[in-house]
Amino acid sequence: MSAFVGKYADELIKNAKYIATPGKGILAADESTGTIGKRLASINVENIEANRQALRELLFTSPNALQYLSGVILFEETLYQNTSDGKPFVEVLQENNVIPGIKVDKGVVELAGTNGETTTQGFDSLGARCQQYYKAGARFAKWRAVLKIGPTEPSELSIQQNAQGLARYAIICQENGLVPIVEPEILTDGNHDIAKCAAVTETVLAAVYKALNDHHVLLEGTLLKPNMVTPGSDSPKVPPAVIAEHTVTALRRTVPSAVPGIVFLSGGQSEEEATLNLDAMNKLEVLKPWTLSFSFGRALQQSTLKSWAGKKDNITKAQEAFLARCKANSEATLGKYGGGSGTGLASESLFVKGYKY
Ligand SMILES: O=P(O)(O)OC[C@H]1O[C@](O)(COP(=O)(O)O)[C@@H](O)[C@@H]1O
Repeated sequence: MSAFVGKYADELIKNAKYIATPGKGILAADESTGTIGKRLASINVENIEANRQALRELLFTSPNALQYLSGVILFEETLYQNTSDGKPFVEVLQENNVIPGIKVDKGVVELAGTNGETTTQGFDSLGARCQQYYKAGARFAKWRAVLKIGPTEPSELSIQQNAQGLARYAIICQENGLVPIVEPEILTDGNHDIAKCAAVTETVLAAVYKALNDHHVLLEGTLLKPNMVTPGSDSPKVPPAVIAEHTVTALRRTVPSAVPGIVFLSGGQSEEEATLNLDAMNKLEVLKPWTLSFSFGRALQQSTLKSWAGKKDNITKAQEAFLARCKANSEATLGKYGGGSGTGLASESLFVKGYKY
């Protein structure tokens, strides 16, 4: 059976291609209320709607930063919020040629009988929610599946359940006009080496693309959001060139060239680390049929958050930090990042062991 060709096919292809424009990437500002609470707690700011709105306004109205972005992923609350002047965030983004996106998953639950492996929830009324989000201006969506590396993990059950879930989510999005970002995140927790992460990443991605094909997903109208291939968090670090080599090899072996763009998550890497790794991949001289870009949450926001610290007087300084990260990552999508942008804050590791989002 061939891929899905509904009324949205051309639009899906156009939007996915635009999001994958070299030189641009995605800001993941879709932290759910619980996750944003942890980020705000780190700067002693209360997790109330006014503060969540203030942080998002700071990001979306940051002077000159949006030229480096093609998309912003929003949480449902943010999709319907306005600036303090009453302008919808969606309009602010659209006016700057940034496509609004929406997180549609509802978090993870444990798979019974496994060692803490999970599957992602959110299928209830997913089609109807996608229709509403489309009406509100969203043109792409995100759904995060989480897998882990352990002595017997990821299990076949977890690989299959998460691949099926991502594929089912993807086709529901496409039926309703949203480009699905397919995110199978393999966590960095563990003491495994980079070769183990590479092998698991290949197995997981191969299963994901088999499932997407089985569900008739139009690959040209999708994006992939994977982890970078790295050693486990309890193993010695390796240079960006080694991460680049392993990551690009795993992707070349598994991701069809019909997919326009691969937008990495940052997964607890420091801002500078994530940028240098992306840059190293784009410097590699091998055939890469897709754009390699970013969809960073923490690695785009950490120094901004710290600089802001919830104070109005710090907004300009915080926006400068955000601009520095956006520009650095834009250069990294072109393999033209020289390194060393931003402040010392950009090198702080963001990894938290056994982190639950
Ligand atoms: O549990 P939540 O709230 O969905 O948050 C998960 C976060 O992980 C991401 O998928 C990736 O973020 P990082 O780049 O910080 O790893 C974000 O899009 C999202 O904000």
